Amino acid sequence: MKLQVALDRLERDECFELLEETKASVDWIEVGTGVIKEFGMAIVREIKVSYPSHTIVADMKTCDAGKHEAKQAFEAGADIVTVMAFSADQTIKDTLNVAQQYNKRIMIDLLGVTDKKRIVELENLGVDLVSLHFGKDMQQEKEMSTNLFDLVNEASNFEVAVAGGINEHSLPDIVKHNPNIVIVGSAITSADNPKDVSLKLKGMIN
Ligand SMILES: O=C([C@H](O)CO)[C@H](O)[C@H](O)COP(=O)(O)O
Repeated sequence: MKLQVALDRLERDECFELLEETKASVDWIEVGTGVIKEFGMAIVREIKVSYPSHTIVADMKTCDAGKHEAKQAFEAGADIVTVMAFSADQTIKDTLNVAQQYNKRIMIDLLGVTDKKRIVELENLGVDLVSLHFGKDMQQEKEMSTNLFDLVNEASNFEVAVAGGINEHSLPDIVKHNPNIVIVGSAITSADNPKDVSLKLKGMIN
């Protein structure tokens, strides 16, 4: 099980300070959507150059013009690009094709998906990596429920990531579902001591 740190709502220097503190305990580094909107592909490139042995996830949340956006992120050094599950099948196919050309991967973000029909369709399109996602704004009302895992319980071909306000209190229940990747943003990035928190979460995962 891998730990992915999500860099969201941070300034450029804060991203690098945070990564210096957490690099030993995180496996995958997510350049968050807002960070990409602020600093563009330049920060994806910089992070890959600084952390070449980490897997870099560009959280593009692509939903259209998939070919172009996937190329942009892969050219900048991303190893994985996120694409929204509700995108047209053509978008999913195009991004998967680009990923194959670059020998990289697509992670399909299942935010908002409630129907298993879409899961079957995604499998048939050749998707192999998905993220169960309880959104930031949804978290204002309630916490993520582990019922979210029901969506993929019949899809044995997927590698599954999970995200949505995960912290040291919610992690034990999540680990029981054996996801491949646990994505943690604010519990690490807003912590007084991000190094300690990421080490603790990694220890709990292991
Ligand atoms: O993808 C994310 C969200 O949509 C904001 O862009 C976050 O990276 C993801 O939810 C993890 O962050 P936390 O919920 O703060 O753990």
